[in-house]
Amino acid sequence: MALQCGIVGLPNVGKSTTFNALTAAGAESANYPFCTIEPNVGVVVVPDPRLDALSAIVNPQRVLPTTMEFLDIAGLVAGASKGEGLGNQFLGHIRQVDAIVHLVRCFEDDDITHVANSIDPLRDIEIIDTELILADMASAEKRYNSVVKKAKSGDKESKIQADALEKVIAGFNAGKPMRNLDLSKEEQATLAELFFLTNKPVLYLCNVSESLVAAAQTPGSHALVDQVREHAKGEGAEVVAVCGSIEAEIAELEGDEKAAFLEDLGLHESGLDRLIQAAYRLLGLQTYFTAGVKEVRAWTVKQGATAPEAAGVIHTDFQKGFIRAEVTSYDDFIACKGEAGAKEKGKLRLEGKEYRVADGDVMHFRFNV
Ligand SMILES: Nc1ncnc2c1ncn2[C@@H]1O[C@H](COP(=O)(O)OP(=O)(O)OP(=O)(O)O)[C@@H](O)[C@H]1O
Ligand SMILES: [Mg+2]
Repeated sequence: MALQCGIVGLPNVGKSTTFNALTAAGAESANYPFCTIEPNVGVVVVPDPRLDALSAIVNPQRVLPTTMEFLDIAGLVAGASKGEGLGNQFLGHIRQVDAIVHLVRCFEDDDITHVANSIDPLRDIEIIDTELILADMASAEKRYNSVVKKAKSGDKESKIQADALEKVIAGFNAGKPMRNLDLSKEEQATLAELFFLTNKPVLYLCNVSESLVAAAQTPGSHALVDQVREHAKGEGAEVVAVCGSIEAEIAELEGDEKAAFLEDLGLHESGLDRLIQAAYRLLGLQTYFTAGVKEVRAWTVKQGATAPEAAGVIHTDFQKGFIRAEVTSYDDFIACKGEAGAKEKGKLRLEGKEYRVADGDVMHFRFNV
């Protein structure tokens, strides 16, 4: 199953607006069969300028970008961890995603209600984090109570888990999400089966007003976004600033029109493109390419995937019968103007089962079934 990024935040901060812009951008890309799996799950095209450069060399019949999935999650309110609002349902949706885009309202607009009646991104972030921590705390304590007895009776595995749980419970009590705790590999491993919400990787998405979207891109020009940047720095998280409502309009445009519109706004690229790329990295994903005359195509693999695993993304037979991969790094492929040139200059490598795919590799698989 494809990995998913969930858009999480307080009610009415612009989650659906951003989600709709993301999926509209996908629908726009006419050569990709757009689909919505469920009303709130969107398949989004991962923009990649390298596809254009490869196509200019190979001149294929068609070009296919790779995709990722976003989930539009209803607003989380204070008390959700106690079942407030649609609490449990929201938390269930968050549990299902692999990474979180935490959307924070940074735009002023008196016509649009804020659940807490004022614009204060750091307070908002804390409300969400607190609910997620409380939900994790409940599952941690429940497990701790059952596992601690076994630990006392001498069960080694239980002892390891109980100790790790004590550590995270202390962290939760101090208001720290699990992702910010200093845990060993062993502690991470024993806690994995609990699927803690606060262990998911997070990036912050600041939803700013149209008039300040250009300024928001540079640190020091948007006080609220700067606050979020400072907070994110403390946990090594990325921050992206967009104007959700204007992104929907940008997504409708293409080519020169899009470029002109972006320039009017003082932007170089669409915020959604930056968001998608950041979310893709957040999920631990990378891209490799196949480049034939029929099709130039981007494929998604986990960072650290081996060549046979990459082959398996195309077809399970490619993985089962994997013999070797012919690999040219993206830069070499471009510099040598294609596969033939790369071969001549000795830049086309033969790689075996152990090879770890690098982002941008142009690959060709040899297999036997
Ligand atoms: N950057 C922005 N500037 C001004 N208005 C915006 C911006 N982004 C979104 N809005 C407006 O904010 C309102 C709420 O947006 P939206 O429905 O996307 O919120 P939501 O987070 O999905 O809410 P819910 O939690 O109810 O699902 C809409 O009227 C939308 O047009
Ligand atoms: Mg919504």
